[in-house]
Amino acid sequence: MSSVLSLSDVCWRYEDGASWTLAGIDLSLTEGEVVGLVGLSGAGKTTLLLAMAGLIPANYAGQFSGRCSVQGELGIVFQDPETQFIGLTVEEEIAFSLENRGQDDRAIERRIEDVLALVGLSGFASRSPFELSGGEKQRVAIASALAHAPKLLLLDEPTSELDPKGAREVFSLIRRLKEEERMTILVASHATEELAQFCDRMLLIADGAIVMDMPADAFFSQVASLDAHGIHVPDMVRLYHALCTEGVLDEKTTPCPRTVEDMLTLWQSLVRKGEVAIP
Ligand SMILES: Nc1ncnc2c1ncn2[C@@H]1O[C@H](COP(=O)(O)OP(=O)(O)OP(=O)(O)O)[C@@H](O)[C@H]1O
Repeated sequence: MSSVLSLSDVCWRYEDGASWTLAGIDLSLTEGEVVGLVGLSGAGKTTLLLAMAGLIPANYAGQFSGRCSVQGELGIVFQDPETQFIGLTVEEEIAFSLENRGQDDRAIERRIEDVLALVGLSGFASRSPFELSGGEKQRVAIASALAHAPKLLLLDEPTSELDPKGAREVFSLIRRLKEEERMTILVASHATEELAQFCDRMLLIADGAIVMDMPADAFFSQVASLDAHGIHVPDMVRLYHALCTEGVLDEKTTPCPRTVEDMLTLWQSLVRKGEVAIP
């Protein structure tokens, strides 16, 4: 699998910042992987995504150093989708990024239909993006980012301003983009319960440095490190590790379930095998 993005020793300091907001980031993203980025507020997640998207001016001497290269285009979606909207209708909103690339009207129309179907918003083309629910707005923003078929999609806390229903819509869209479109996605989020369910790889950023970078299973097994960094450990992961400590489950033979459904399946199989008894 080929690399779609690589950062090498990237450092960035805001003009009025006393310290480095990004302090020597080395990172490579591989085609097809879905990566979760977690870290406390102010750790540098948004700044890292801006650097990846080339939105941090790399020519500012004294503020930027290192190398960042992206193979192909990328799409980025921010926390508050409304700040990105410029169209009066959903259709205009999505068309904007395509018109700027000089595509003809028929191709643009087809692409709009395709991306709206992809994000589950067929029939929304003539609606105002400002009058949609939070989850729908975020899906329109994702559709706009996907319109020009980017190789990499960056999502910056895409559910932090949404109610549980809107958040579920966005997370299930991310899963669909992973499973059906095989997209390469990086999601910065505090929602570790959901990230644990679909991410292949996890990154933890603290004080501008990547301090953990590993497959999601290994990442979530580091309960003590996650606790020490103030990262929420998903309930199923915590339950699994408590059961391992109690000797009910064996870490060597039983992989950690990431969802309630997976835990239920594991539990039912243990009951069937007589390894645990329900009193
Ligand atoms: N435009 C700016 N000018 C100066 N400092 C900034 C600017 N934007 C961010 N910072 C500072 O850079 C640091 C990292 O901020 P960043 O927004 O990247 O963190 P984050 O991990 O995304 O936080 P959150 O989870 O709250 O969104 C913080 O200390 C923040 O105050």
